[in-house]
Amino acid sequence: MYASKTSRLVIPTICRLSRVTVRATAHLQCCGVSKGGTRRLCSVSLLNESGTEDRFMWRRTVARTFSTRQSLYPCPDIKIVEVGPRDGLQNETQLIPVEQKLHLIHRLQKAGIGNLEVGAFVSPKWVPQMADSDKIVQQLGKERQLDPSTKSKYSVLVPNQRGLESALEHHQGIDEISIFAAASESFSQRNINSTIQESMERFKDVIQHLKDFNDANDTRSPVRVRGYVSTVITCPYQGSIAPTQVAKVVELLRDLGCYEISLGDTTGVGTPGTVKNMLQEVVNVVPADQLAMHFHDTYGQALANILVGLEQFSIHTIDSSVAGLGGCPYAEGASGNVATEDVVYMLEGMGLSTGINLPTLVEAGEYICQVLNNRRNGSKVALAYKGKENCSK
Ligand SMILES: CC(C)(COP(=O)([O-])OP(=O)([O-])OC[C@H]1O[C@@H](n2cnc3c(N)ncnc32)[C@H](O)[C@@H]1OP(=O)([O-])[O-])[C@@H](O)C(=O)NCCC(=O)NCCSC(=O)C[C@@](C)(O)CC(=O)[O-]
Repeated sequence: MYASKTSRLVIPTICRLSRVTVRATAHLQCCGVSKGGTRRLCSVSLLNESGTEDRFMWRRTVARTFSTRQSLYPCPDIKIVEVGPRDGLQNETQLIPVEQKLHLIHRLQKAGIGNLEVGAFVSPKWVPQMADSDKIVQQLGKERQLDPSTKSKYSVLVPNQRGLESALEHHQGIDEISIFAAASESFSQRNINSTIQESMERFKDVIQHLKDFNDANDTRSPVRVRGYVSTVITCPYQGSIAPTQVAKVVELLRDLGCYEISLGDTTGVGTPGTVKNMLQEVVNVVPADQLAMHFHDTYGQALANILVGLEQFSIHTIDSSVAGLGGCPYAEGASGNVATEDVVYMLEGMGLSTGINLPTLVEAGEYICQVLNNRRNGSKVALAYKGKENCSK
């Protein structure tokens, strides 16, 4: 019943707006329920004017409230990775108590954020703010045991074997680990005290150890490995980075087995032009559906850069930070990540559903800004919301 209703409503609109012809054998299929039962995807194959096949996908919930603009973007299955609790807070001098970090995470979950980077198992001497990551994941693990229907996915940064061992002590609260490399030798040295090559050797051991852990714990879903490449545009110590060098490091992480590689414009200096040049090289080595965009917003270009990745390269995974918090201790002067509120506003405005409730997200951002001594909110959308609220009082 659902399929025929969707056919009736959706297919003619897709065809009209995208000027495609439905093939005689065009089919509508419900791809069914994925493991967590949350990602009900529908897809339809249509033949376009040049005779090739376009596949359109949408979430079941989106199809119900189908907006005509949705159909202009094939496969709009957007994933937002909220990095606020880690990247957002790692550079703060004021130590945030565990309870407040957990409160932030809960508020983000309430807003509908499904993927959260919640901590880092790095040296507390280097990044003291992340020293309580064990307590965070321990608590999240307990909460999940009490309520197994919790759908959120939690990830943490792991730089070496020691970090992995500590993280796995609380594996109930961890779905993936992120290893982090850089395209620049100087940044790699400053950030993780190793050359790029040495870091890959470390990561190889980390991944082997994780594989052994996963094999020994076949009753739980395997902990996955995500990879980061920092300084994909410019290095604070070395200057511009060649796109071919970025692609080389992306390839190394791919070969190690990362299921997704996040491209960090650490200093936030990228523009649509430099980002396009970089992505053109990177998509030659890793397909777009295994890439993520992790753009800082120092020069206010992050949304424009995301749009380039989304529209020109079909990269659908976006890292962002509530209230635009963040920065790297080894990239002085760089501002926070692109604000999650701004990303959600842009995507929803393009007819791409994120499943995130913007007003609740804005409240989460306001909360953490208050915790940080009434820090000015780095999200333009949050400021606009608050401005409107004040006017109507
Ligand atoms: C990588 C290391 C550990 C190497 O650090 P190292 O100094 O080479 O390591 P070491 O083996 O010589 O150990 C030094 C001390 O750290 C301890 N140690 C060693 N490892 C651990 C561990 N896992 N957990 C806890 N403690 C650890 C170790 O036990 C020792 O303690 P000591 O004997 O002096 O008392 C260090 O350089 C480090 O922790 N760096 C932190 C880097 C970091 O967190 N950077 C920020 C995140 S990356 C980022 O923000 C960019 C990103 C991802 O967002 C993307 C983008 O925007 O570009």
